[in-house]
Amino acid sequence: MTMSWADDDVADWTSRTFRPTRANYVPPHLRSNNLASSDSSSVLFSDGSSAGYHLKRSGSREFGRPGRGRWGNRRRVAREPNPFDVADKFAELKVAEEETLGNGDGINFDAYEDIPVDTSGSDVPSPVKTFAEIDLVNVLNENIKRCKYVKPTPVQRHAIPIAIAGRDLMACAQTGSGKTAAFCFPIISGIIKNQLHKEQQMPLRGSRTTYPHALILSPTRELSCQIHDEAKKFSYETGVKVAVAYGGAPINHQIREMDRGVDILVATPGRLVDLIERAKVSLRMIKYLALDEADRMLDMGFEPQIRKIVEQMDMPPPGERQTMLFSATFPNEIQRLASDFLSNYIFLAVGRVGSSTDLIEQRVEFVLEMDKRSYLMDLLHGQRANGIHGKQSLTLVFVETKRRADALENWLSKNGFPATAIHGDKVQVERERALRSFKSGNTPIMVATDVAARGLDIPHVAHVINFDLPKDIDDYVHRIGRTGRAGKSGIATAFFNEGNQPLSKALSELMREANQEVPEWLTKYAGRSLYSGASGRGRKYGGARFGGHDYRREASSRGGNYHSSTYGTSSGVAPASSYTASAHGYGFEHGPIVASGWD
Ligand SMILES: Nc1ncnc2c1ncn2[C@@H]1O[C@H](COP(=O)(O)OP(=O)(O)OP(=O)(O)O)[C@@H](O)[C@H]1O
Repeated sequence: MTMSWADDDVADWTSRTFRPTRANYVPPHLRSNNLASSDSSSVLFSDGSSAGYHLKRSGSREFGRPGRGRWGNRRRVAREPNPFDVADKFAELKVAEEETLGNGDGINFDAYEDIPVDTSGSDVPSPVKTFAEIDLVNVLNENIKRCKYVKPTPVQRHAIPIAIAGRDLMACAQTGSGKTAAFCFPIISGIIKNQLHKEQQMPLRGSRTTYPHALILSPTRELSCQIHDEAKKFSYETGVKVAVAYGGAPINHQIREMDRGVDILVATPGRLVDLIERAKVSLRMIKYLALDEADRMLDMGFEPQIRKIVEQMDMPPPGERQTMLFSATFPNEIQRLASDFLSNYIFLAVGRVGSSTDLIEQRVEFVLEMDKRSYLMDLLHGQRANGIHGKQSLTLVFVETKRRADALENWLSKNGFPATAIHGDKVQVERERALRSFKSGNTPIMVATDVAARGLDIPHVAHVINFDLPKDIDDYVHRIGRTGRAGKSGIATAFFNEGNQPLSKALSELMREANQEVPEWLTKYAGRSLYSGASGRGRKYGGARFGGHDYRREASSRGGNYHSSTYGTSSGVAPASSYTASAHGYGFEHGPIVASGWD
């Protein structure tokens, strides 16, 4: 395809306007706070060579606050009886009292206040403003305080009351907005309230099969470990036993863990099936099922396995168990498919479905394939020249293939930038080593495939670089979501060239929706795009993606009885909303879904 206008225009425009000079590059997370006082600043390059970074609501943003409370760096040990006993982890924590929130200390909740919230379904429980309003058990409330979670995030305000009321839920909320706690708290609270952790294991123990009450599935090993760590923290001194099972690690160790009894099992699908087939785990007593990154779990790569686990392995059916699906993205065709697993569920969208948070400043640079390495070098030199390189400032670089990940890692290391790489061809020990080395700042650059795109909550990731853009816009949303988390700002830079043309429309729409400045040349590409948006999964954009809502609405326009509520702000009080059409029986076809480039 010839694109005469683009070849000249784009290259020229790019080199003139976007190429940063080396010395002056200042990622936003490390700019001094006084920059935040101007309302609309072009601050990426202090010489102004890259204009267009408007710090919206900049006064309310938080820049590079070190030492926020997380256990992300925690070294995993086989048995850690007291996760709160780790003095150096407490040292990392800063006490965030309620009155200081929004003032630069603690999580910056102001950043989330104007996010529209959309709920639909029958008898939607009202949202809350504080954790105290929710009927959580005391011991869990204590742990929430230990975690310095002073206020619930918007998704937690809405999702936790829904889940505590026993309702099935499909929840969509932006990356880094606290979805993990939104499904963990109701599960832990429910197990304790119903005394499930005290009763069930005893009579069944002799069988050497464990009968967890809750199953949390996630697509990657690292994410399962992370959820396990979180759930253990939240369950501290509750008596609720949490275990993790994932592939690539010795199964015998995991079997021994199962033998000790498990209330909440966090797992990747493959290893779980293995454990079930060995009769080490039975799903017969499952009361709670949560799918994190649910759209990924139900796309073509995983769906058969998930269906097998949920429908053919003794798990109680929808209605008897409570099912919660969470993700930052939820394409319509996956919503349809997911409804097979749900009963009379509530749909919750905090922000538009599949949108990215405007805490992330998105830049797109036109970079020819052959220039990518030198352009990356420019960026990294710029960061280093400004003293921005190391433990407090991690850079995550996404590439399309495992081979490219290894090659780029080697090249960066040889050129004086300590880097590591993570991808699906590495053995698990190497993957964990890479992640540890990155988190600790020993190698402040990590080159990754999409295996690291979802869910990972790594403190201090300040810059995500899409060295190769993904084919699917939702993958882009998840990738850039590794920065700009929990109210902190971050930056995402994408290298775009003709090969990414199919993504141009969806990308420019996404950026515009997140109040980002869209380069003129990208708008031109988008205008010429044959696609309404790129999707490796055969998805059509326009209607589905930016409709940003419960797919059942479309069905209702064909005759269902459907009501929904939209809140202008997340702090609004919920009127009851109702949905009375069946989630099942619409006869939807699942359509062609092509697996994306997952490891
Ligand atoms: N109420 C809260 N107060 C303070 N911090 C919170 C609160 N809830 C969650 N966090 C922190 O916010 C960070 C992001 O949370 P989490 O990893 O659950 O996001 P997520 O929505 O699941 O993101 P992703 O879509 O990328 O998976 C975590 O470090 C978590 O500890």
